[in-house]
Amino acid sequence: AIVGLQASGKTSFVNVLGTGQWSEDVVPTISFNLRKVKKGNVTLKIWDVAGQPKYRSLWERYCNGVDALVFVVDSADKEKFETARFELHQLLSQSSLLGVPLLVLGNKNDIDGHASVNELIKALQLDKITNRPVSCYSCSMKSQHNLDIVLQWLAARSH
Ligand SMILES: Nc1nc2c(ncn2[C@@H]2O[C@H](COP(=O)(O)OP(=O)(O)OP(=O)(O)O)[C@@H](O)[C@H]2O)c(=O)[nH]1
Ligand SMILES: [Mg+2]
Repeated sequence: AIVGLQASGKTSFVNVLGTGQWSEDVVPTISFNLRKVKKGNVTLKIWDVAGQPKYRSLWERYCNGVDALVFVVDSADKEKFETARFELHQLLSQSSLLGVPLLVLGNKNDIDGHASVNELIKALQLDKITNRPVSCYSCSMKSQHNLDIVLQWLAARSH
Protein backbone atom coordinates (compact mmCIF):
# COMPACT_ATOMS: atom_id res chain seq x y z
CA ALA A 1 0.00 0.00 0.00
CA ILE A 2 1.21 3.49 -0.85
CA VAL A 3 0.17 6.31 1.44
CA GLY A 4 1.33 9.84 2.23
CA LEU A 5 0.03 13.40 2.09
CA GLN A 6 -1.65 14.73 -1.05
CA ALA A 7 0.64 15.77 -3.92
CA SER A 8 3.63 13.83 -2.56
CA GLY A 9 3.79 11.80 -5.78
CA LYS A 10 2.14 8.45 -4.96
CA THR A 11 0.20 8.11 -8.20
CA SER A 12 3.21 9.37 -10.16
CA PHE A 13 5.23 6.58 -8.54
CA VAL A 14 2.75 3.91 -9.60
CA ASN A 15 2.55 5.40 -13.10
CA VAL A 16 6.32 5.47 -13.52
CA LEU A 17 6.63 1.93 -12.19
CA GLY A 18 3.91 0.70 -14.50
CA THR A 19 4.78 2.51 -17.73
CA GLY A 20 8.42 3.53 -17.20
CA GLN A 21 7.37 7.02 -18.26
CA TRP A 22 7.07 10.27 -16.37
CA SER A 23 4.05 12.45 -17.02
CA GLU A 24 3.08 15.77 -15.38
CA ASP A 25 -0.45 14.89 -16.30
CA VAL A 26 -1.79 13.40 -13.08
CA VAL A 27 -4.92 14.27 -11.12
CA PRO A 28 -5.46 13.99 -7.36
CA THR A 29 -6.63 10.52 -6.42
CA ILE A 30 -10.19 10.12 -5.19
CA SER A 31 -10.41 7.42 -2.54
CA PHE A 32 -8.00 4.81 -3.97
CA ASN A 33 -6.87 2.88 -7.04
CA LEU A 34 -5.80 -0.73 -7.23
CA ARG A 35 -2.98 -1.23 -9.71
CA LYS A 36 -1.08 -4.28 -10.83
CA VAL A 37 2.47 -3.85 -12.08
CA LYS A 38 4.52 -6.70 -13.49
CA LYS A 39 8.31 -6.36 -13.15
CA GLY A 40 10.30 -9.39 -14.28
CA ASN A 41 8.83 -12.36 -12.45
CA VAL A 42 7.27 -10.26 -9.69
CA THR A 43 3.75 -8.90 -9.91
CA LEU A 44 3.10 -6.05 -7.49
CA LYS A 45 -0.45 -5.47 -6.38
CA ILE A 46 -0.52 -1.87 -5.25
CA TRP A 47 -3.14 0.10 -3.34
CA ASP A 48 -2.60 3.74 -4.34
CA VAL A 49 -4.54 5.54 -1.62
CA ALA A 50 -5.59 9.21 -1.72
CA GLY A 51 -3.72 11.64 0.54
CA GLN A 52 -6.11 14.55 1.00
CA PRO A 53 -7.19 14.95 4.66
CA LYS A 54 -10.67 13.53 4.14
CA TYR A 55 -9.22 10.25 2.84
CA ARG A 56 -6.57 9.65 5.50
CA SER A 57 -8.92 7.64 7.70
CA LEU A 58 -8.99 5.06 4.87
CA TRP A 59 -5.26 4.42 4.99
CA GLU A 60 -5.38 1.76 7.72
CA ARG A 61 -8.03 -0.22 5.84
CA TYR A 62 -5.91 -0.47 2.67
CA CYS A 63 -2.68 -1.09 4.59
CA ASN A 64 -4.20 -3.95 6.55
CA GLY A 65 -2.79 -7.28 5.34
CA VAL A 66 -0.16 -5.93 2.93
CA ASP A 67 3.46 -7.15 2.64
CA ALA A 68 4.87 -3.62 2.81
CA LEU A 69 3.94 0.00 3.46
CA VAL A 70 5.34 2.80 1.32
CA PHE A 71 5.02 6.31 2.75
CA VAL A 72 5.77 9.02 0.19
CA VAL A 73 6.89 12.50 1.25
CA ASP A 74 7.47 15.57 -0.92
CA SER A 75 11.04 16.20 0.26
CA ALA A 76 10.98 19.72 -1.20
CA ASP A 77 7.94 20.80 0.83
CA LYS A 78 9.39 21.14 4.33
CA GLU A 79 6.32 22.92 5.69
CA LYS A 80 4.41 19.64 5.39
CA PHE A 81 6.93 17.49 7.27
CA GLU A 82 5.24 17.97 10.63
CA THR A 83 1.86 16.86 9.25
CA ALA A 84 3.53 13.95 7.45
CA ARG A 85 5.25 12.90 10.69
CA PHE A 86 1.95 13.05 12.57
CA GLU A 87 0.01 11.03 9.97
CA LEU A 88 2.77 8.43 9.61
CA HIS A 89 3.04 7.75 13.35
CA GLN A 90 -0.74 7.76 13.69
CA LEU A 91 -0.94 5.06 11.02
CA LEU A 92 1.85 2.98 12.51
CA SER A 93 0.16 3.02 15.91
CA GLN A 94 -2.62 0.79 14.52
CA SER A 95 -2.19 -2.68 15.99
CA SER A 96 -3.31 -4.29 12.70
CA LEU A 97 -0.12 -2.98 11.04
CA LEU A 98 2.31 -4.19 13.68
CA GLY A 99 5.61 -5.37 12.19
CA VAL A 100 4.79 -4.53 8.56
CA PRO A 101 7.97 -3.28 6.82
CA LEU A 102 8.03 0.44 6.00
CA LEU A 103 9.71 2.23 3.12
CA VAL A 104 9.75 6.03 3.34
CA LEU A 105 10.39 7.78 0.03
CA GLY A 106 11.63 11.37 0.03
CA ASN A 107 10.31 12.13 -3.45
CA LYS A 108 11.01 15.13 -5.75
CA ASN A 109 14.76 15.21 -5.13
CA ASP A 110 15.04 16.85 -8.57
CA ILE A 111 13.91 20.09 -6.85
CA ASP A 112 16.59 22.38 -5.36
CA GLY A 113 16.61 22.54 -1.58
CA HIS A 114 14.99 19.14 -1.04
CA ALA A 115 15.61 17.41 2.28
CA SER A 116 18.26 14.70 2.47
CA VAL A 117 17.60 11.23 3.87
CA ASN A 118 19.15 12.29 7.19
CA GLU A 119 16.89 15.35 7.38
CA LEU A 120 13.87 13.18 6.66
CA ILE A 121 14.83 10.64 9.32
CA LYS A 122 14.97 13.50 11.81
CA ALA A 123 11.86 15.39 10.69
CA LEU A 124 9.69 12.27 10.52
CA GLN A 125 11.26 10.75 13.66
CA LEU A 126 11.97 7.50 11.86
CA ASP A 127 14.50 6.55 14.55
CA LYS A 128 11.57 6.21 16.97
CA ILE A 129 10.05 3.39 14.93
CA THR A 130 11.31 0.22 16.54
CA ASN A 131 8.59 -2.35 15.90
CA ARG A 132 9.29 -3.00 12.19
CA PRO A 133 12.03 -2.80 9.51
CA VAL A 134 12.33 0.77 8.20
CA SER A 135 14.14 2.07 5.11
CA CYS A 136 14.30 5.60 3.76
CA TYR A 137 15.42 6.61 0.26
CA SER A 138 15.64 9.91 -1.54
CA CYS A 139 14.19 9.64 -5.05
CA SER A 140 12.48 11.42 -7.92
CA MET A 141 9.69 10.12 -10.07
CA LYS A 142 10.45 12.86 -12.55
CA SER A 143 14.11 11.92 -13.10
CA GLN A 144 13.52 8.31 -11.96
CA HIS A 145 16.48 8.66 -9.62
CA ASN A 146 16.78 5.65 -7.24
CA LEU A 147 13.74 3.93 -8.72
CA ASP A 148 15.87 0.82 -9.23
CA ILE A 149 16.63 0.43 -5.51
CA VAL A 150 12.99 1.14 -4.63
CA LEU A 151 11.92 -1.65 -6.91
CA GLN A 152 14.52 -4.00 -5.42
CA TRP A 153 13.25 -3.18 -1.94
CA LEU A 154 9.67 -3.96 -2.98
CA ALA A 155 10.58 -7.16 -4.80
CA ALA A 156 12.45 -8.40 -1.72
CA ARG A 157 9.24 -8.07 0.34
CA SER A 158 7.10 -10.07 -2.08
CA HIS A 159 6.30 -13.72 -1.67
N1 LIG B 1 9.27 17.86 -9.63
C1 LIG B 1 8.62 16.74 -9.33
N2 LIG B 1 7.29 16.70 -9.33
C2 LIG B 1 6.66 15.53 -9.02
C3 LIG B 1 7.39 14.34 -8.74
N3 LIG B 1 6.51 13.35 -8.47
C4 LIG B 1 5.28 13.90 -8.58
N4 LIG B 1 5.35 15.22 -8.92
C5 LIG B 1 4.24 16.16 -9.15
O1 LIG B 1 3.54 16.32 -7.92
C6 LIG B 1 2.15 16.49 -8.15
C7 LIG B 1 1.35 15.48 -7.37
O2 LIG B 1 1.60 14.18 -7.86
P1 LIG B 1 0.60 12.95 -7.61
O3 LIG B 1 1.32 11.73 -8.10
O4 LIG B 1 -0.75 13.21 -8.14
O5 LIG B 1 0.52 12.96 -6.01
P2 LIG B 1 -0.35 12.00 -5.06
O6 LIG B 1 0.52 11.74 -3.88
O7 LIG B 1 -0.85 10.83 -5.81
O8 LIG B 1 -1.57 12.95 -4.62
P3 LIG B 1 -3.03 12.47 -4.07
O9 LIG B 1 -3.57 11.48 -5.04
O10 LIG B 1 -3.87 13.73 -4.01
O11 LIG B 1 -2.84 11.90 -2.70
C8 LIG B 1 1.97 16.38 -9.68
O12 LIG B 1 1.93 17.68 -10.21
C9 LIG B 1 3.19 15.62 -10.11
O13 LIG B 1 3.54 15.92 -11.45
C10 LIG B 1 8.83 14.42 -8.77
O14 LIG B 1 9.58 13.45 -8.53
N5 LIG B 1 9.38 15.63 -9.07
MG1 LIG C 1 -2.70 10.07 -6.17
